[in-house]
Amino acid sequence: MQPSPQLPGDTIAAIATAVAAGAGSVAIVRLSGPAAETIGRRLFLAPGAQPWESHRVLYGHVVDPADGRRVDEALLLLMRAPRSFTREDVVELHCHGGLVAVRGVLELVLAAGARLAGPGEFSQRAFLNGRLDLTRAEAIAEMIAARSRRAAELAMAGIDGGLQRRIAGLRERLLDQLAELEARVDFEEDLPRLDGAAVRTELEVVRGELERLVAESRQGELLREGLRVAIVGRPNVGKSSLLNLLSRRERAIVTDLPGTTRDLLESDLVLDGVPLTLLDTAGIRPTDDRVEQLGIERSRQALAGADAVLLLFDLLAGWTAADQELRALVPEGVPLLLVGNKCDALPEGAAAAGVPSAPPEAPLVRISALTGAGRNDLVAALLGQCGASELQGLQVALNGRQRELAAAAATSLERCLEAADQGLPWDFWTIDLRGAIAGLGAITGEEVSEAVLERIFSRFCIGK
Ligand SMILES: Nc1nc2c(c(=O)[nH]1)N(C=O)[C@@H](CNc1ccc(C(=O)N[C@@H](CCC(=O)O)C(=O)O)cc1)CN2
Ligand SMILES: Nc1nc2c(ncn2[C@@H]2O[C@H](COP(=O)(O)OP(=O)(O)OP(=O)(O)O)[C@@H](O)[C@H]2O)c(=O)[nH]1
Ligand SMILES: [Mg+2]
Repeated sequence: MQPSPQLPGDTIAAIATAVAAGAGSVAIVRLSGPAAETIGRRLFLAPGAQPWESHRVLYGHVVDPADGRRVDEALLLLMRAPRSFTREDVVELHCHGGLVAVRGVLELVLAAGARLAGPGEFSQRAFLNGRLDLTRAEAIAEMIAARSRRAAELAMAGIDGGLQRRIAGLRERLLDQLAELEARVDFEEDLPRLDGAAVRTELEVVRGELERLVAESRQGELLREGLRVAIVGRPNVGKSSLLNLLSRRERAIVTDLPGTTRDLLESDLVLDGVPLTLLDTAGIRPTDDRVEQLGIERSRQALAGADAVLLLFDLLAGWTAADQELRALVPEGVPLLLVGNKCDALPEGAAAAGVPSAPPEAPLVRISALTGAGRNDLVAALLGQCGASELQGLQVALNGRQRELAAAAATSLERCLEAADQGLPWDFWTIDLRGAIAGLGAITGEEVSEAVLERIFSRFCIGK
């Protein structure tokens, strides 16, 4: 079913709970719009004299109005405008969680006059009706997508308005300065002399704050998107053993035969709050085996596309020319860690052959994937290499859209300050100042086009 284009005033409906997993114990069909209550009353039979009051739950059955057949036993929650998530009339049907059952209820709701909601359309209505600003709406989508507790905490701070307040505060300060400047443009002679230095200082401060937000956004990106980390190395060095150690389960097959892993294997995990997709790869070596060749080709692709690389080698064999060749395959600028494995098998105090004490351009950690020795050092070094070790104090973090706008606003302020330095008249300052103000308004949604809104909300899931 394709959602039709948005008509203001129509009533939308969707399954609000997860549909991919198949069966949950309860699933919710959500309706929003002026016909929500009417449709609810047509499809829902509440026994006895239960009153249809806002914010009260009714017990009863969803029935097919065509033949009176009971489709599901359910609860109905009515939230009348404006005390609802969308500020429209909202009805929720809390049904049994089987996908077939809940789809049956949704179909009845659509047949009774509701339209299937597009992705993010409930949140879009909440935004358009002034219940949420854009940063809060985006934080809700982030909460749903969060893959670690730390990511969820950051999203919750956004839902609470942490980012909105920061940005709105900066925008207010710029608006104050703009008002001062514009008054001078219009009524120069009637007003006291403007203190150009004070305006300048204020703009400097705001620009500095924006630049800090832009710099910190990288950390938030790590939390939201996670890292793809490829474990690569020659056959038999212990790559699959390391994947198993970090995943804390027997995810990959481990044997003493070189060439055990033939295909890419992914494992999702969280290390110190950072969501991570770990890739176990086929050991790279020259081979005539057709299947192994294909696997090695995938290893090379994983290496080329990773956010970070763990290059594993065997401490017993030492750092070899073949390891050095693999080192050369790691693309420039990708965080890299050299991981010497099997330290448990190295005789006490023995130095591994050929292992440089301070390998060029990449830190080295020694571990045993067998005993787990060095695991914590490895995690700390990996997160450190990726710039993910300072996440604790993170309160707000711009997403990609917000970062672009903030960076552009900082650049506008920069130009504004240049105009000031050159002693240009006030009205030269105000052009760029207005640009910066508009950019910050676009972050919170105060000044944003319909096309941009459509693009943002279309990335949300259906029913949100
Ligand atoms: N069943 C259910 N659970 C849910 C939601 C929902 O829509 N339905 N939510 C949906 O995201 C989240 C909770 N967020 C919500 C935010 C605001 C309002 C709301 O009705 N706000 C009104 C009235 C507040 C009041 O009565 O004082 C408002 O702010 O005007 C409801 C849920 C998560 N859990
Ligand atoms: N002593 C010792 N043996 C290890 C360690 N890690 C792995 N091994 C052994 O080394 C052998 C190869 O381990 P794997 O994890 O399968 O190695 P791999 O790099 O995935 O190998 P391929 O998939 O063939 O490329 C197995 O016999 C492991 O038990 C370690 O830290 N210490
Ligand atoms: Mg393997």
